[in-house]
Amino acid sequence: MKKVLTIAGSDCSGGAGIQADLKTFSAHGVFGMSVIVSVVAENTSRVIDIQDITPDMIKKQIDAVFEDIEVDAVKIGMLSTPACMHAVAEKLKEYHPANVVVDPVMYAKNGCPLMEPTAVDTLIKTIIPFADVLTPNIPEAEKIADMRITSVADMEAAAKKIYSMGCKAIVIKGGHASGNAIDILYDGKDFYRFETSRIATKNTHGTGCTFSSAIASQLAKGLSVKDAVEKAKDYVTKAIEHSLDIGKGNGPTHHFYELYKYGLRDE
Ligand SMILES: Nc1ncnc2c1ncn2[C@@H]1O[C@H](COP(=O)(O)OP(=O)(O)O)[C@@H](O)[C@H]1O
Ligand SMILES: Cc1ncc(COP(=O)(O)OP(=O)(O)O)c(N)n1
Repeated sequence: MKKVLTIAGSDCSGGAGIQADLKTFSAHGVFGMSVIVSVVAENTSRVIDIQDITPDMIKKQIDAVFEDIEVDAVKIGMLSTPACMHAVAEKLKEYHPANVVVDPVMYAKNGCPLMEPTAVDTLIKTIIPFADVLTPNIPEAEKIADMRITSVADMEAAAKKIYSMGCKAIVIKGGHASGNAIDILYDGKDFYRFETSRIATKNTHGTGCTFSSAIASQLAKGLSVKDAVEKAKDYVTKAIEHSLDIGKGNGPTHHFYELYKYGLRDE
């Protein structure tokens, strides 16, 4: 069985962060492991507080996984401070894992910040160069590329700019635009476009975590970046189509909708 590690924050309400990542890994039939970087008291409506794990403890968790288990892919999510980023970067340098997918989480869907605004420079210098695939949404790409994005042409220009910062491929996600949900992949050579109709739902908590973890799972299984992104786009689209009306705000994506068919789950 392929083994995939998430290094990210914990969402106690279960829709995003580590919890969404592990659900996505299970749905893909890979063995999920987790290094918790921050504990976030959040739900479908708001972020109440964030407690970062110490850099020393982040590094010890990463050591515990890598000294014992062969890791086929790593997904990196919320890294709230430069100290967290330096801790993770030090260990990526030491273990140089294959198939690193970085979701540069900056805000929750409800607008609450999950990364210190001044940490963007550190993210660019210490984490982005390790990314085999970087998956910013539009507001995150705007911050990293330091430009406004209002069209697909802008997404492509931003992708080129961010690619030059050292990642091997970049997907800019179109969840925050209007019209069809268009994601752009750039691998330094070619652009690819992945497009679906926009699903009319408020229940999109955890879409970015789901998408990046699906890419990591597919890379672990040996797919090319283009094929992994294509399959991840299909997966997240179905997970949004079947999203759950849980909580008072943006409900979560659904990872086990297939199981209804076999009577393994009730709803
Ligand atoms: N309403 C929607 N309908 C269809 N696809 C969506 C919708 N919202 C987001 N997506 C897709 O979900 C994935 C995650 O995108 P996005 O929501 O922008 O990420 P994030 O959660 O990081 O803000 C992308 O593939 C995007 O196109
Ligand atoms: C702990 C934690 N990590 C990441 C997020 C953001 O998740 P994402 O899938 O990018 O988007 P939303 O869930 O905010 O829609 C989070 N909220 N919490």
